[in-house]
Amino acid sequence: MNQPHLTLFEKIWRQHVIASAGEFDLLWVDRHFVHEGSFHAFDKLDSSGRPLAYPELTIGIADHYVPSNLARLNDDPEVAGMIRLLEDNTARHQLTYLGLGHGDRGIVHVAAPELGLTLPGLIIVCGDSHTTTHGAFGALAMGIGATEVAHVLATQTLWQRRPKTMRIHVDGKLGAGVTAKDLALHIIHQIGTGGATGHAVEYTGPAVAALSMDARMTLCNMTIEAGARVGMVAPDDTTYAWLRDAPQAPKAEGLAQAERHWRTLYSDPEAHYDKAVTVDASAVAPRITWGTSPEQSIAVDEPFSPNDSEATRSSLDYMGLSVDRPILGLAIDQVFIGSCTNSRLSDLRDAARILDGGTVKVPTLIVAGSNRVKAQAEAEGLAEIFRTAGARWGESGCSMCVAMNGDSVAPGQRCASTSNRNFPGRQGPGARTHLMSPAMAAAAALNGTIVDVRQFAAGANA
Ligand SMILES: CC(C)[C@H](C(=O)O)[C@@H](O)C(=O)O
Ligand code: SF4
Repeated sequence: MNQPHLTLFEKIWRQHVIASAGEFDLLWVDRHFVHEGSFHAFDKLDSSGRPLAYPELTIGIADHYVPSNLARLNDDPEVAGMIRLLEDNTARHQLTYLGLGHGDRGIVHVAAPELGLTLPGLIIVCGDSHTTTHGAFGALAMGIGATEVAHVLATQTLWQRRPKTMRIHVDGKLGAGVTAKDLALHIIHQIGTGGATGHAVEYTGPAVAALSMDARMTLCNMTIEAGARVGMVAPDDTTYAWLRDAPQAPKAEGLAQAERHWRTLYSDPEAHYDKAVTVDASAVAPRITWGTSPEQSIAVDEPFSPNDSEATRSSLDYMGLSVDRPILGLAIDQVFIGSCTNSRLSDLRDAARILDGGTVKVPTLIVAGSNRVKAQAEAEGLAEIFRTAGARWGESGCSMCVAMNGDSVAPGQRCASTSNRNFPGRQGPGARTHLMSPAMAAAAALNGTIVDVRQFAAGANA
């Protein structure tokens, strides 16, 4: 009998189906991450009197509420209380917990991959929409809601409607100074924030194959901003090389055996996707958002002429902008370099290259994605470059990306940010967010205005 032609997504999905009912499948969940926001699910589980089905498959990590200055933890009882709640819930159920002070702690989407907890072919879930990040390893990873978190805790399974499949093929090569963040913003601009809704996205093509693991994570991370709950890249030699150094990934014979399986995880050449889009990497420039949706972005060297619509007008109004005010040269009030999109070592190196020897003109907060990244950044002198430039170097966590830990942007203030969401109030009530890459944010910090990092870097090095 002929084997069907399957996509990467379909292969992994099929390997995890336990039962089916109509459009829904019951899936086995290999790994489950919980953060402070998961307390509703623990409450639900506890009130049902059930134990956790497989406590060894759930890992708790504190990230959203971790203050950037740990010494000030108790300044805000709500922040401290949320972390304590996670600590109590994970302790009561005897789960592995990466809490404050743990060297492996970090934003779940940064810490888990670097520890080797994220592996190709696994189904990974977390009550967090940016779980798409883990798809960079060829895992099928998705964000789930609180009721689903409780279901996974109780059963280690999950009912899901089978999504459609979508391929985003990126041809060509990214230019100098152009990053995965710019590519992600370019794609979201091209297909819209609803462009991938209901689909599991697979990124393919030479420009994707050329990306580092850090860059693939940035790209998959932003997939949710185009509406898809899954974004993945087939594992390849770049993935395997990365996993060889990950402390909790399989080792020795276990690794060889795992790798044999991982090498079967690719989309068959004749596999069918329900939707396909092609993107030209050479047309991507450094991008910045000007509005209150991640699709409202422009290339930094493009004239600002958004279409005249109600959505444009309300975004411009909130952002304190007008069509005749160019984005290039726009004064900013502060800078945030961090978040699960852009706080890995390579992101910090990008920022440090720009900041080295300079002085920031506006308050700048730089937050590593994990304590491992933080330690490495300190060891290789990046933190010193940041401090010397006048930036604040914070404790790892979500921080100003979502402003739950007390780090927020004041009303009306304009922030150049490497995070992923720019809706009204995201970084604090009335805050105005411009999303961009770490290098662009660093260049903005030195200039106090939005600049094209490519010209800026050329000038700085001259
Ligand atoms: C708080 C959490 C549930 C939320 C998410 O689901 O993504 C947050 O991480 C975000 O980025 O908005
Ligand atoms: S860094 Fe931001 S986007 Fe990522 S998980 Fe934390 S709050 Fe969500």
